[in-house]
Formats: sequence, structure tokens, C-alpha cells
Amino acid sequence: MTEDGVKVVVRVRPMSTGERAQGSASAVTLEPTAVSLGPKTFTFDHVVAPSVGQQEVYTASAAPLLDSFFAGYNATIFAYGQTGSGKTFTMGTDFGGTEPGVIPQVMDAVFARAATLLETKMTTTVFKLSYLEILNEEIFDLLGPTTGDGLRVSDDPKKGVVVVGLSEHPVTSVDDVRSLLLRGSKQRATASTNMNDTSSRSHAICTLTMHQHPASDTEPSKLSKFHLVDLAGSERAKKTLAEGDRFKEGVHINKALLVLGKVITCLSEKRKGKAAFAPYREAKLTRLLQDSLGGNSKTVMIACVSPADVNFDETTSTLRYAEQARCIQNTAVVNRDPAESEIVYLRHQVELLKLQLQQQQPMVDLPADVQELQAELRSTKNQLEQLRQAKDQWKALAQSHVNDPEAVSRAVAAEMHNMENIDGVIAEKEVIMNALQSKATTDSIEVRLQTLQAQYASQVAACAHLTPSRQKTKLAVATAAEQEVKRLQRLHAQGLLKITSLEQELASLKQIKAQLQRQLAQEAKDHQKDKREADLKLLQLARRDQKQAAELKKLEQTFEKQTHLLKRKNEQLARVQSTKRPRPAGPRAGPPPRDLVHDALDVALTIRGAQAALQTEFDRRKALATELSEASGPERARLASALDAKNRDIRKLQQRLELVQKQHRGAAKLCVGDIERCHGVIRALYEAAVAATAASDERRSLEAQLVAAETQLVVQASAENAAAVASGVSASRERELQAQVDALKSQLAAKRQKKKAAGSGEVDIDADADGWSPPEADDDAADSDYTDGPPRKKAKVVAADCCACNGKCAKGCACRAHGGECGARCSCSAAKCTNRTAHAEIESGVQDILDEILAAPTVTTPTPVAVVVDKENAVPAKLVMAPASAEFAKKSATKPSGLPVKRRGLHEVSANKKIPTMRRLYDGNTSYATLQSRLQSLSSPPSVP
Ligand SMILES: Nc1ncnc2c1ncn2[C@@H]1O[C@H](COP(=O)(O)OP(=O)(O)OP(=O)(O)O)[C@@H](O)[C@H]1O
Repeated sequence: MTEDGVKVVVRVRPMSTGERAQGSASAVTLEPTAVSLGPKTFTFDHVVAPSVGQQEVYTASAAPLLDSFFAGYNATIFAYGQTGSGKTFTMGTDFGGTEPGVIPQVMDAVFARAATLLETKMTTTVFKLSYLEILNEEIFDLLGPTTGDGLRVSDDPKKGVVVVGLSEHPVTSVDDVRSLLLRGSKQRATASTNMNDTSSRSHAICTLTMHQHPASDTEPSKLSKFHLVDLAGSERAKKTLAEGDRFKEGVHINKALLVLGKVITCLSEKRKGKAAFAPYREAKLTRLLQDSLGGNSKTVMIACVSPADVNFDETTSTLRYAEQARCIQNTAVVNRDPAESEIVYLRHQVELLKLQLQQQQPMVDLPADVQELQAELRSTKNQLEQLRQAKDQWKALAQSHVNDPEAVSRAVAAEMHNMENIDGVIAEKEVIMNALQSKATTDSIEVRLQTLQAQYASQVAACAHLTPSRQKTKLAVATAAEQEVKRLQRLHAQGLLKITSLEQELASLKQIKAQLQRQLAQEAKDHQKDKREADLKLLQLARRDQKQAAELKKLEQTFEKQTHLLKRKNEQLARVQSTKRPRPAGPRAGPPPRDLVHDALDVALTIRGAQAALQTEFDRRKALATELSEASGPERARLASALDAKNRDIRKLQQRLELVQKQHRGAAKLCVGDIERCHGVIRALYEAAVAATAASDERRSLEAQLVAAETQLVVQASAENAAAVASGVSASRERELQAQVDALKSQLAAKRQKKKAAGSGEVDIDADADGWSPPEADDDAADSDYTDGPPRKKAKVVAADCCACNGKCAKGCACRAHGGECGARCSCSAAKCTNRTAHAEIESGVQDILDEILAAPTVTTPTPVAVVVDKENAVPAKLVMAPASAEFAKKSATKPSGLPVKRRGLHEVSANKKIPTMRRLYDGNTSYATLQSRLQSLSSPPSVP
């Protein structure tokens, strides 16, 4: 078992053509093991620069994993990063290409090493390959049938997390792998987005499983897995311009990557000693990578990033996660093949029995019953030999049927059956030994010896009565008999010796058996003990739980009581405070809540403004880069230096923004302190919200007025233009028309002025130069608790003339009912409403002009204009000539009048898009103050010809 951190290699790709076209500058500074981005420096195991090729990436990332893989450890390598950052390029399934990625290089190296192992150590290796993708949170087999539902993930107690039904294909060479991966890659979902022409829409996991079978029976077999993962990239819909299915895929991709980020953060915090639960189960991706992140695997992460400053935020986020991933601690173990472990055990048993058999080989010629025993032993030996052969057969079968689990399990069952027979054989052997022992001690040899001795004695006695010649013959016979006796005695001694050795053997077997039984009994005892202890612990834990639950309940009750008490006290305090008004100003801890809120909003608005400004800078730089690509000579040099300056500005702005964002984490610090202060903050926020809503209403209304005025004036100017161009209109008439427009303008200005003077109750949102100034609360009592800070202005009374009409103001109009006119706070359309003096006047004025023009003898094609409007007076400030579009010219040519139907509403004119270009003065990013000043600066006299 080894404890290992996740290794992180960062790969920075070269600037893409698109990024170059935008004039992007590099935002990263690279060192061999660090990347600096803005004010922050991130540290890694290895950093690969853009100029570096695929070979070095492989050497730095995957090559070290090969040793672990062959040592029996699981290995994982995965590429992580934003869309288009080069993950698929780095992992690469392009086997035949000029720049093979990590996967082809790993496969080449694995098969080369396997061949060497076979040659040098006679170790055989069996490989299987699987390839899957996670698309929209569903798992699909890229090497299985193309149709079908997603696969299920399940937890196997022995194998861990497995994908049920995922096909595994035996592979014997790199060619096999290549054809399978090419097939799978074709099936993998890719699509074109704004950020990448071939964007991967799914996470892909390719797994190579290796079984190693060493030649030596004593060495265990190993089973290890190599996961090669190409993740889909995180993406922003705003940048990828993804819609429909692409958008949906993007949402799933981002969700899975978010969970991956959470898991990485949790695991890195665990390393720092914080208790954190990694949410592996929240996404299929993290479930499948569970072992690779914090589990049984040696893991390398390749973080792919773009160097361009337009991707500053995404690169920062990738590097932040990658740095955290370095803190993840994995615990890898050598994986033994479970079937092979069984075989090793059986092999040892066979060896033991073989040894025993060898010890039982006969040393001398034994009598028939001893030979009988010998024969028995031989048959046992044969049985053992058969077992050994069966085992070899099983091994061969296992190798040839790696894909037929049923055949393997049948063979294992048969083998197990054979092994059970061994016990029976030992028992039989024991019975024979016993029988032989009793036989050998009681009958044959001793009885025969005694008989022979008796015969010998009687023969000697008989010899005494015989003649010398007969005596001689008898003596020879007696000598032979004596020799025979001696031989038999020798045999007897040898038999006894053999029996003793067999007895010893038997005794040792019995001893081993007894020892095993004792061991088993001890283990059973230990198990019982452990179980008892575990039960006890469980019981204790349950008791502790109960105790804690009771304590918790008690605490909750106490807390509830205290909350009640606090509430009561607060109420009392509020009553006391409401009686003593105004409260004397005294020293307070920290700035007043309203200032806090003001400051926080100020910072937030500044950040948003800066982000918008950054985007504008990007757009300007893009335009500059386009100009630069088309320019030549000194102009080119000028543009190049302007581009450099722009890049510097952008870099500075990005760094400053990053710093500000880091220092100000929104409203987090607002509600710190006592409860009274929190109330103050909430009140200030409420006031700010009211002020902002009022400002937004005002702005909307103003916008509507601007649009209406623009439209009217476009029509008016078009008409004037047409009339001017027409030969029938005299210069004096032109001046007259101009005078009419001026008159209308001054009428509207006067109207506006009148309204203001009457105190129409609009909230003053421009008091602050920064564009934000919270109005004071109009309820004096509400502010009674807070007397610090200078006294503030009171908000003006809200306008009374306010109708809720939709479009035109008809009879039911509230303003009309009260005898008043509609104004800025009314929800009716400024262009359609007939209850407004300005409207009526402009309408009639414009109508007069139109009538005048239509009365002219010939009207040529009008030139469309864009109009700039004075916001204050809602009258035209400037008319800018714009070239007529082809469409407009065509339509005008078919209609001699050159104008839409005479009495059609002004809104219809714009809705029909007769005016091709309309410059809008206001957009969401423009602050109110900026809008004001822009309008002010543009309110010069009309420049209509
Ligand atoms: N190191 C590199 N050298 C040259 N070209 C690269 C490099 N890295 C990426 N590219 C190119 O950048 C483009 C995008 O790369 P790629 O498709 O690998 O990105 P990705 O991170 O896999 O994107 P997605 O997440 O959208 O699938 C490709 O055209 C690729 O050829």
C-alpha cells in the first residue's frame, strides 16, 4: 500500500487563431513548476509551455504511471480545462497522426513492455479494453451496440464501482487498440461551438485492464487498470453561443465539472485536516472517478489552459482547482487477481502433498502388506499428480476463456471439488496405515521368525543323532536357515523402521491438523470476541447517540428559551428607544450600517462597471487587431503600438479587478456585529432597494420617451429631408420647417421645466457623482434608532399623476379622470398616449410637416437618419444622416410617397423597420450619470441639411 498525492501537470497551449485575431496578449508567465496569472502564482509538479510537443507531455505525465501499472497498481490520467483548451488534443486518439497524444503513446509503451516481460521473465499478460462516454448524465458504451439506453453504475463489494453491462474487448496488440478506439471516437458526441470547432460534448473514459501471470508458480498474478480520461470542457453559454441541445449538453457538462470541483475541494480540505464529505454520488463522472480521486489509484491530472487574456477568468479557475487537486491523497494497493490467489493456495497444497509423498518412498523390499501400503501411497501420489494436471488445465482454460466467465467458474468449481477429495485421501491413508501397523506388529514377520527359530532349534537337536555325513548336510541346511532367519530379522528391522517413519509422518500430519483446528478455533474465538466488542461499541455509540440527542434537545429548548428572551428584550429595548428620541450621538463600533451598505454596493457596482469596461476593451482591441491585419507602413506601426498599449491596459485592469474581487466578497461582511447593527443593515438595504426601483422606473420611462421621440423625429427628419431634396421646396420653406422643429423643441423643454418646478416627486438619483445615492427613508420613526452621521435629505413625495393604462390613455385613464396629464411615472406609452401635451403637440407638428411634404409635387427617396435626443426635453438634439439601405431604397421606390401610410401610428413606423439604422443612446451598461452627460454633450443644434 502506498500513499500518494495526485500529480498535476499544466499544459499551456499556443494562442489560437481566433485569439490572435482578437489581438489577445498572453496573460500567463511560466516557470518549470509554476504559473503566474495576474497577482497570483500557482505551483504544480510540472508546467508544459506552448512550444513543447506531445512527446514531452507524455514523458512528464503518463510515463511515470507505467511502472505503477506493471507493479499491479491502478493508474489514472485525466485532462481537465475549459472548452477549447486542448484536452482532446493532449489525450489524442489519433494513432496514425503526426502528433500522437497521451493515449496512443501509453498503448505503445504498454504493449512494448509486455513483450519484454514475456521474453525476459516468461510473464504472460492478458489485456482487455473498454471505452465509455458520459453524455447528459447518461453512460454509453462506445464499443457496444450503438442503440440502447444508458448503462447503470453499481457498487461491487470486491471490485468497487462497476458499470453494469459495459463491454470489455480482448486486445493483443496496439493495432487492436487503435481500431477499437477509432471506432469508439467516431461514436463519441462532438459538435461545433463558437469556442471550438470539434468540441467534445461528453466525458470519455478509456480503460485498459491487464492480467499478469508470472511463469513461476510462487509469484502471484496481478490485475491492474489504466484509466485514460478526456473530460468535456467547462463552458460559458455567452462565449460558446450554445443553443438548444448544445446548451443542454453544456449545462450537464458544467454540472458534472462543478461536482468534480467540489470533490477536489473537499478532498484537499480533508488533507488539511478539515472534516469534509466528498459528494462523489452527485454526478456519474465523480462516481466513476471515485477510485482515482482519493482512492486506490495512482493519478495524474493534466490541466489544460489557454494563455490568452480573454480567458483570464477560466484559466484562473482551472489553475485554482488544479492546485487544490495536488493536495488529494490517494491510497493505492497492488491488486492481486482473486482467481489467481486461489490457484496459488492450491498450488501450495499440492507442493505440500508432493513432499509428503516423496518422504514416503520405500527404501527396502518390504513384505507384501508393506508393499500394499506402498501401492496405496503411489495411488495417492497419482491422484495428486492428476490434481496438479487439472490445475494446469484450469490455468490454461482460464487464459483461453478470459471472456467466458461461466466456463471459468465451472473450472474453478471442479478444481474445488478435487481439492475436497484430498481430505478424503488423507483419511483413507490414515486408515491403511493403522491397519498396516497392527498387522505388521501382530502377525507375519515375528510369527514367521519364531517359527523359523523353532524349526532351527529342532533341526539342531535332530542333527545330534545323525551320522557325520548326514550331520554335514543338515548343518549346511541349518546354516542356510540361520542366514534366512538373519535376513528376515533384517527385513523385520527395516519394516519396523519404515513403520516408525510412517508413524512419525502420520503424527506430523495429525499435528498440523490439530494446529489448524486450534488456529481455526482461535480465529473463531477472536471473531466472537471482535463481534462482541463491535456489538459493545455499537451499543455504546447508540447510547452516546441517545445521550447526544437528549443533550441536543435540551440545548434546542434552551436556545428556544433564549431566543424568546432575546426577542422580549429586543422588544423592550425598542420600546425604550422609541421613547427617547432623538438618541444622543455617542461613539459607535464601526461605521454606520447605511455607510456599510453604501460602500458594499459601491464596490459591487464598481466591479460590474470594471467588468463591462474590460469587455469593451476586449472589443476595442479586437477592432484594433482587425485594423492592424489590414494596415501597412507607418500606420501599421502606429496600430501595433496602440495594440500593445491596449494589452497593457487590459492586463492592469484584469489584475486590479482580480484584487478588488478578492478583497471584497460581496455582502459577506455586512451582517457582522450585534443584532441591532444587522437590523440597521437590513433597513439600509431596504432603502437602497426602494431607491434603485424608483430609479429604474424613472429610467424605463425615460427610455420609452426617448424611443418615442427618436421615432417621431426620424419620421420628421425623413420627411424634411425628402422635402428638401424635392425641387418643389424652397429654401424659405426649409427654414420654416426648421423653425417649427425648434418651436416644438422649446415647447417640450418648457413643459418639462414646468413639471419639474411643480415638484413631480421623482426621486433624485443623480445626487451622487458615482451614480448611486440612496434616498433617505421618509419615515422618521423608522430611522429613530440611528442618529449618527449628518442629517440627510428627505425624499420627495411620489407623483400623484400616475395612470396604469396600457398604450393609449383612453377614458378610464386615472390622470385624465383627475384632470391631470400623463407623465414619466405613468405606464402608458409615451408615443401613443394622447393625454400628454408634448405628444399632442409633436403629433400635430409632425402631422403638419407631413402634410406639407405630401403636398409637394414630387418626393424622392428619403435618407434614413439616426436621431440623438435630448433626454431632459424629450426633443431631438441632433440628427445624423445615415446611408439608405438597399431594402429601404427599393421599398421607397415602389411607393412614390416614400413614406409609410400617412396616418399610421408612429410606433408602427419603427416596428415595420422602415428605418434601417437606429442608434440607441441607452443600454443596460450605461450608468445614469454617463447617460446624462452624454445626452448633455450631444444636445447641440440639429444638423439636418
Ligand atoms: N498544444 C497544442 N498545440 C497545437 N494546437 C492545439 C494544442 N492544444 C489544442 N490545440 C488546438 O486547439 C483546438 C481545440 O483543442 P481541443 O479540441 O483539444 O480542445 P478541448 O479542450 O478538447 O475542447 P472541448 O472541451 O470543447 O472538447 C484544436 O483545434 C486543437 O488542434
